[in-house]
Amino acid sequence: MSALSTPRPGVVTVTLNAAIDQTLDVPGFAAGAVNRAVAETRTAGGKGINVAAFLAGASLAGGAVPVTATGILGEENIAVFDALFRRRGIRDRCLRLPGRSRVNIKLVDREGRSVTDINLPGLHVPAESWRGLLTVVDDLAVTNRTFVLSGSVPAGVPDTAYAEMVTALHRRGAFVVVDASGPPLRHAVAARPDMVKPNAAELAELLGRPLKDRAEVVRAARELSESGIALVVVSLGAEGAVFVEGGRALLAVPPPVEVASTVGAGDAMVAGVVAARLEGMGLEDCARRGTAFAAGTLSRLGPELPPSERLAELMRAVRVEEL
Ligand SMILES: Nc1ncnc2c1ncn2[C@@H]1O[C@H](COP(=O)(O)OP(=O)(O)O)[C@@H](O)[C@H]1O
Ligand SMILES: O=P(O)(O)OC[C@H]1O[C@](O)(COP(=O)(O)O)[C@@H](O)[C@@H]1O
Repeated sequence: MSALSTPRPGVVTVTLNAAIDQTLDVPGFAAGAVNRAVAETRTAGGKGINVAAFLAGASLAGGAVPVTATGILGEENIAVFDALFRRRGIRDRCLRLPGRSRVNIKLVDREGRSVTDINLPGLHVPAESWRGLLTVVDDLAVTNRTFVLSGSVPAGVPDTAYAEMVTALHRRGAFVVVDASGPPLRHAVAARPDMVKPNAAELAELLGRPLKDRAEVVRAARELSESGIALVVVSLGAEGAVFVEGGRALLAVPPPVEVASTVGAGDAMVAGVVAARLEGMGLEDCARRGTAFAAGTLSRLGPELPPSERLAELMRAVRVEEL
């Protein structure tokens, strides 16, 4: 086969706990009071599903990259995922279980500029399904080089799930990204993935100490990077994100944008950085691309990006500072 006809190695995202995001528009939302929603939207979600959707929707130099989604879906409310996969041309290698994928509630208060997430536990995964998924992931590693392991780990799946996958995927020579929290992140970090993207709270939990200010976040990110994780991205909500690689640390601050919902901004950031890496970009452009993807999805509900000209404009408008 000539180099030109060799298929571009693809990206696989793994979502153990997929979700349908139910966004409720609740002006002036107050906990402990009677609230009224003025609008409701349901979109396919779950961290890896979102990353797959953002990547499959992005235009990359050198042509589209094949994107495969695997993980676990409930077969009773599958339509929204099937529709997303079809619309974006995402290859579907998800396992189906009896029952329904969880519906996560996102309360958006545009007046108070707040988003309240209520994430449900999700399906119980039988041991044989979990083992079956490991086989699918291993099989996908024969033809794909980049793996994104994202989101919470449902009941029935061990907290070591991502750590096991990192080890198996490294044996196959894959580049592995982990975006998780709590014990699954702690175990995964011990297996040294190639990239992690905690937010500040997840990083503080991982290191077992509070991170009081940005300087402490940067120090903690450097520590994590020095422990053997090539690229550490710590997202800080509206303040931007810190990118650390090989002793270099950058802060990337998004330009002001209209915010419809912040749900999925972290997943968009992961997708943007992966897209940049697939194009061989260096740290600064990874930071710009990741931040542009994150800023680009804020004005939309669900895993949607603006057109590529707008993304290019956002990329240029990101402020990058050497730390
Ligand atoms: N309110 C906001 N205004 C501008 N940018 C934001 C806002 N919230 C998130 N972002 C962008 O999205 C990125 C990821 O968001 P963050 O909330 O930190 O992730 P996560 O949802 O994973 O906790 C941030 O680093 C930032 O670039
Ligand atoms: O698996 P978890 O940690 O419960 O998170 C699932 C939720 O996170 C999301 O993927 C959004 O994540 P981010 O806002 O961190 O990008 C939602 O689509 C989903 O409801």
